[in-house]
Amino acid sequence: MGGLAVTSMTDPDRIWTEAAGRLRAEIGEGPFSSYIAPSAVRADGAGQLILVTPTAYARDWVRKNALRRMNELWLGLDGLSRRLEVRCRAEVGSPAPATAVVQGVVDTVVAAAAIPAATVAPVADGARAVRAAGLQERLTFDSFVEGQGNAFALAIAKQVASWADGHFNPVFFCGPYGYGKTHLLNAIAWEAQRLKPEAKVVYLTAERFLSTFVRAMQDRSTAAFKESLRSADMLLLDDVQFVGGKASTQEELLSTLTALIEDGKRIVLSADRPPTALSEVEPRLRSHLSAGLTCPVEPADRALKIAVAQNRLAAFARMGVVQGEAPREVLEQLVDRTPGSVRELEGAVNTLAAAAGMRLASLGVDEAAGLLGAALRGGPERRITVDEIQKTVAEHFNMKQADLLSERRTRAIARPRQIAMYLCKQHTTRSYPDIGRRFGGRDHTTVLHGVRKIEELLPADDQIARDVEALTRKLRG
Ligand SMILES: Nc1ncnc2c1ncn2[C@@H]1O[C@H](COP(=O)(O)OP(=O)(O)OP(=O)(O)O)[C@@H](O)[C@H]1O
Repeated sequence: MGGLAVTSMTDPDRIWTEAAGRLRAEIGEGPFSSYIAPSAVRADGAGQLILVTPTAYARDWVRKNALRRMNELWLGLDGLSRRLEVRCRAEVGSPAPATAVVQGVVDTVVAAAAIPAATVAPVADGARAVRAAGLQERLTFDSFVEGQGNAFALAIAKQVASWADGHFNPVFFCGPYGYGKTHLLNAIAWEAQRLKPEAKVVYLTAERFLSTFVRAMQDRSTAAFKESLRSADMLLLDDVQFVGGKASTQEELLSTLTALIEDGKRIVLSADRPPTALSEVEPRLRSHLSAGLTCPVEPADRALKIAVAQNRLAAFARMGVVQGEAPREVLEQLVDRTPGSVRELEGAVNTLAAAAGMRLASLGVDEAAGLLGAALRGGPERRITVDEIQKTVAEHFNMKQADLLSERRTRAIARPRQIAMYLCKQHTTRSYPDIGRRFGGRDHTTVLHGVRKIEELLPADDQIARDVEALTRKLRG
């Protein structure tokens, strides 16, 4: 650690950076970069600190191998002696916030539909965390970096947040995982609420919409649930792709959206693809979703990634975690050797901050590479491709690459194919449709199914877990 003198801290972000840095030295780079670096600490509505892992598999790994030690480290640093629990993103709502009603302390949505304590709020101290009830404080327009791929989306987001009249409704942000859709929706909610404190701004993920609706049906409190949503002046629904499935919930969402639009209320949505490509969504709902403006959030280019890394390090400097600015070549190396989304990049920046600490400004490229170790992939030429994944998987399972692309559906071929699809989603930025095309022209729903199947099997099936670990090691070189 870069000489951080920490005796008693209370800011979870800082404690996390420090504790994770120490854990990294103990468990080694491989497990650290796979399971700890992509995780984040949040506080739920009751103030309980939760380590949110990207997948159920990572959660189980952390529980089994690192949680006890992490809590020991945490307790040694935390002035408030809190403990960490661990959950995966799917349990708390993806990627961090589950439901937020910006206005008021506990709004009717929370009260009526009994959204559980798992509702995730940003890390903040007690009262503020409850007030924010799910939005992340860090995700504002101020912290959003503008670049070529997101300038249009950002301009539209600001327009929506300003409550300007005469604009498209609904506004639908779409783009691949990890490039800022949730950030934009959070920023809109914060700004819209700031400009109109009396308005009711409701943010929730589609997953949370589903589970809350189902719970409300069981508790016979659907009327209160509907009312709480329909009284919103602005409704922001994140990750709409997860709304597919149950007809009754789609019907409910459709009628909520129709009622709000008819009343001139604002609707903002996000998904990993445009509404027209949401094939699991019922056609009538899909056409409502596409009726306004569809606004792409494109993958970040190099310049944007460098700016995001700079921005995040500046935030760490303000928190006192690092001192000074990282040299340009260090930043460039970090970005060039961290393929993947901005989310992955942030993981690498966190590692750098934790490892470099007060020495950030004087780091050389080689020293930075040494500190980051396995968190950096080998270099731009080491970027993992779909083709490479297919070849590695085929070799591992002693089959031909062509088998993975073929129509054959026997278990001996289908399972490795699903593993390969899962690895493509983990290690490349390809979208589901794109991966489908590269697997013999399959539909994106087949890829989605394959990826979910492996995510589901990983915690339960040791053999698959071993295969995935071995393949990940091979791919990372
Ligand atoms: N342009 C940007 N400026 C600053 N931070 C960004 C930017 N784009 C993405 N990020 C950061 O990257 C991380 C991932 O972004 P976000 O969660 O918004 O992605 P997403 O597109 O909603 O992904 P998902 O589809 O998984 O929900 C967040 O921590 C976010 O703050």
